[in-house]
Amino acid sequence: MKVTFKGISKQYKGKYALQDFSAELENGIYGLLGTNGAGKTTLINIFVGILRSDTGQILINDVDARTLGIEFLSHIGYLPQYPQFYKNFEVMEFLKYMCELKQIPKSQAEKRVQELLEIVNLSNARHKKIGALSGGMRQRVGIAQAMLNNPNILILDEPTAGLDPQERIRFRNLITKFSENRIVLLATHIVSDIEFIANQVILLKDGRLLKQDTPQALVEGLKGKVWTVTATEEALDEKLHRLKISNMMREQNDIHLRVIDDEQPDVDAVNVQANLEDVFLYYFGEGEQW
Ligand SMILES: Nc1ncnc2c1ncn2[C@@H]1O[C@H](COP(=O)(O)OP(=O)(O)OP(=O)(O)O)[C@@H](O)[C@H]1O
Repeated sequence: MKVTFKGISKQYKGKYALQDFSAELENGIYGLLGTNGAGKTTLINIFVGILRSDTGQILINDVDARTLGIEFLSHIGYLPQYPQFYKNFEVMEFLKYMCELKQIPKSQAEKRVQELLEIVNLSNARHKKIGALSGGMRQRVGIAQAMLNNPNILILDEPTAGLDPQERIRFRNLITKFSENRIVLLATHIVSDIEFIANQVILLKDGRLLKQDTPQALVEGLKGKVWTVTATEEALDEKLHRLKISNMMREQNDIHLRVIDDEQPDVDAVNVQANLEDVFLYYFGEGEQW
């Protein structure tokens, strides 16, 4: 499976929400990473056909998505940023209803729903009302409905918002499980959602593609730019104003600062191994105010 975005732009009132976005996706997990307002949802909404782009083209296996008509939808599974569920539906009832909307034949629907309930570990909750589920369980219903038609492209918009750490881990594992032989596009502003599961990261800033690369290569690109600096309480204010700081840890009278800087920020600054959080701060963290 291959998806090609070619020069996609979208403006609202003369301001670009997305500008000349081009990228190529093959099977694997793609983390679409950007701050709030970067254009992630705009890109996804254009992709799934909720929005029309002003310019550009999306190709599915080199064929213009617009010429595919209804066939296009058979390729797509989609979990929106704010999924609206019918709260009075029971889990299984809801999934069966979604099968009907997706025109999955009745003869297959029952089996498919059972299978997915098993995979997302909701078999025991199949007769629970959706309104009575925890956030994590509801997101699992969301991903199950997105997988009903066995799509080869799975699109998830901020899927872990509101989940607790354990639910996040479960959800990430589920995504990895579903990523075999598929394209998964996962939009988020939370680095840990994708740090260890994404094969590629797409950095989106102010509607523009900044970089597309593997997490390892992005981290490697920051080699020599991440430092630890130790400060006393008295020296802290000056450093907070001068430096781009990704973390602070107090240890007795010392405060250890993790600093992102192209140059050695202080004479006693020591280089440390970068991580994807540092990459995020390096590209998106300008103008931090302390
Ligand atoms: N319907 C709209 N009308 C006007 N401006 C819009 C509209 N939708 C989005 N925008 C603007 O387009 C830009 C990109 O928004 P978008 O929702 O795609 O960002 P995002 O990366 O998904 O952010 P978030 O994580 O906050 O949803 C923002 O500046 C936003 O204010």
